[in-house]
Amino acid sequence: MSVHLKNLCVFFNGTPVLKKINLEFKEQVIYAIVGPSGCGKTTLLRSINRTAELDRGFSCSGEILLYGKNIYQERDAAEIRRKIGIVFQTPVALPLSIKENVIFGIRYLGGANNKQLNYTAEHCLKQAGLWQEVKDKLHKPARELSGGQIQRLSIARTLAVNPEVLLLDEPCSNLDPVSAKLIEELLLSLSNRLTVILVTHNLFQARRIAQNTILMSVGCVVESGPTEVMFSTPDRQETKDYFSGLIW
Ligand SMILES: Nc1ncnc2c1ncn2[C@@H]1O[C@H](COP(=O)(O)OP(=O)(O)OP(=O)(O)O)[C@@H](O)[C@H]1O
Repeated sequence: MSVHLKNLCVFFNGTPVLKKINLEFKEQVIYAIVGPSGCGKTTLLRSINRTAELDRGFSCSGEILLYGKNIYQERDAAEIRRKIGIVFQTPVALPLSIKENVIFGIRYLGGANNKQLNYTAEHCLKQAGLWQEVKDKLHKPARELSGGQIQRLSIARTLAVNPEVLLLDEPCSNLDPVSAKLIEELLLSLSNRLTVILVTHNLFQARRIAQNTILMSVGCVVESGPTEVMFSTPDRQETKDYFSGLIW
């Protein structure tokens, strides 16, 4: 098991946002987290990679274990954020070239020479399925790319620092169906070696690519399990209602 949440509670200014979350995430599996707006999906992802703590008023209790080690007991939060990468809903192109966008994190960490930087840029752009489209314009500004290309570039940038877990917060919500399909195919291929945790409002997307699905509501996990079971024969009435579009 790569990530294990034990009784995780998160508060902002004392107000509970996540309540006693217990979840296990395994390697080489794609997990979809679904649930109504404001139920805490983004906060859950941001707690898992220690970016939520950057917000004023954040506090938490319980444990988040990465391969058995409590990440909140690690002094080096930046190292946790490297191991547990996150890709956000809005594609982000830094005001740099395409190549510099990919290697931004490695430059920040330091220690890599030019040959290693060039290799990583090419390797990660290939992994992100973007190499063929950009290989002749690596030094052009990344902002000239389309939204779908920038989202794959964001994924390449996250992969460049060699994460063990990949978190994605609605990565396709601003993309056209063709770009979204490319991202889904990319996640399927990355799940051969990573744990992938995907927040999505698109239930079709969850069903297409996630082996396991977690339904949240008001800061709690309603139910989790194999995606097909969650959609066809869930245990709880709330899950049935959510997936049939009856409530929320
Ligand atoms: N930095 C913060 N300070 C205070 N409250 C916050 C903060 N971040 C999130 N919240 C609150 O936590 C709750 C959960 O928000 P979160 O963004 O995690 O929900 P979500 O399920 O991802 O919603 P959506 O689907 O709309 O993106 C909301 O009530 C939100 O207002």
